[in-house]
Amino acid sequence: MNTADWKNKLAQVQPRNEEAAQQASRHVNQLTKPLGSLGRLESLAVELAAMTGEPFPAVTPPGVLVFAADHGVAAEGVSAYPQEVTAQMVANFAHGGAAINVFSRQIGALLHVVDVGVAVDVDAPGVWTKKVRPGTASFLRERAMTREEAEQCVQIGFESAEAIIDEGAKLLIVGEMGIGNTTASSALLAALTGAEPDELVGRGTGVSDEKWQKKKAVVKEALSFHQPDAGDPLDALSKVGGLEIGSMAGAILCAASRRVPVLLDGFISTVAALLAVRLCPVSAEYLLGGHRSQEPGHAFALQTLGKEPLVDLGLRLGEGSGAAVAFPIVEAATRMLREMATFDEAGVSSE
Ligand SMILES: O=C(O)c1ccc[n+]([C@@H]2O[C@H](COP(=O)([O-])O)[C@@H](O)[C@H]2O)c1
Ligand SMILES: Cc1cc2nc[nH]c2cc1C
Repeated sequence: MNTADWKNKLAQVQPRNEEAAQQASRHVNQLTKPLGSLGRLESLAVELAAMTGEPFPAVTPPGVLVFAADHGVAAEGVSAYPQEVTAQMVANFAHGGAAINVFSRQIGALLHVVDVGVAVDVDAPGVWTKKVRPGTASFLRERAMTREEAEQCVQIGFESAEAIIDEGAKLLIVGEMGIGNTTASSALLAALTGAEPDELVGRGTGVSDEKWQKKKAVVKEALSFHQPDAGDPLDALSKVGGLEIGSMAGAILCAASRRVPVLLDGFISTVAALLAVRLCPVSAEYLLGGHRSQEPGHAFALQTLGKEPLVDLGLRLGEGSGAAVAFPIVEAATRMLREMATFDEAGVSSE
């Protein structure tokens, strides 16, 4: 594997297509409804046209990639659940029993699970095993991973997205599974933005008050120990990030290079999107807010990206579940464009 291939492909990421957007916008205004009456669905339809370059974009079938990895920082007591849950959930994904399996079936999504760093080998059918290392090191006292490993994660994410897009995915959802990853995501978000950890660190899977205080202290201590370079995203990823976070960023970069819209999930996927945008700013043009998670740093990450989520259902699961639940709204926008009659076609008076 050439771990720098993804870098060479970043030049392929093009800005949105304004001509397709204008065509879609003109068409929306001819449909049988009062002007502007389908609100956000109208702007979504125009955004999708601009992203795909198609005045009548399609988003079905969507593709879901769930990247799984373990986190050394889990040993500091920062999660409500033990590390072995990561591997156990990978087996659950493989057998179709997790929330993301259910919602993927509901929306007709292609779904693949990618092990980029689960601590143990999981004997689960269909899982793509692309382990960079068996979990990160605890970043409290050492780098989570080497810079080379950080590049490998991005490359694996890029290649996984290429595979699912080649299979037919017209929109990408990136999800994750990794006990401890809200600690890593908080640290990475603080490193990339300079935000105060106390404003970002939440309860993740539902930690007690005591563990929550510990989690904030771990993030602050790690940042002062590593001094990650905010202008060097791979430095920040390798020092305080996670293997699945780097892979999600790589998958997002690939989707952007292929003009495939990305529907963001929760806190971790949105931090990965910010990492992607720091590596390639124009990739931001391919991102859509999915849902707003309960994790406090998520609202801040979305704001930093300038993205408004479609729904807020109080979810905090991850796996891509919130994006999958929001997907039918995105599909509705495309069906409005493609299937509604115009005033002329239906013989309805427009004034
Ligand atoms: O997506 C979110 O916003 C989200 C918020 C809280 C927790 N999670 C999930 O819970 C795990 C991380 O929580 P924790 O407490 O172990 O850091 C990881 O597997 C995530 O998928 C996900
Ligand atoms: C059971 C469980 C399922 C998850 N899915 C994503 N993160 C998770 C964390 C836990 C603990």
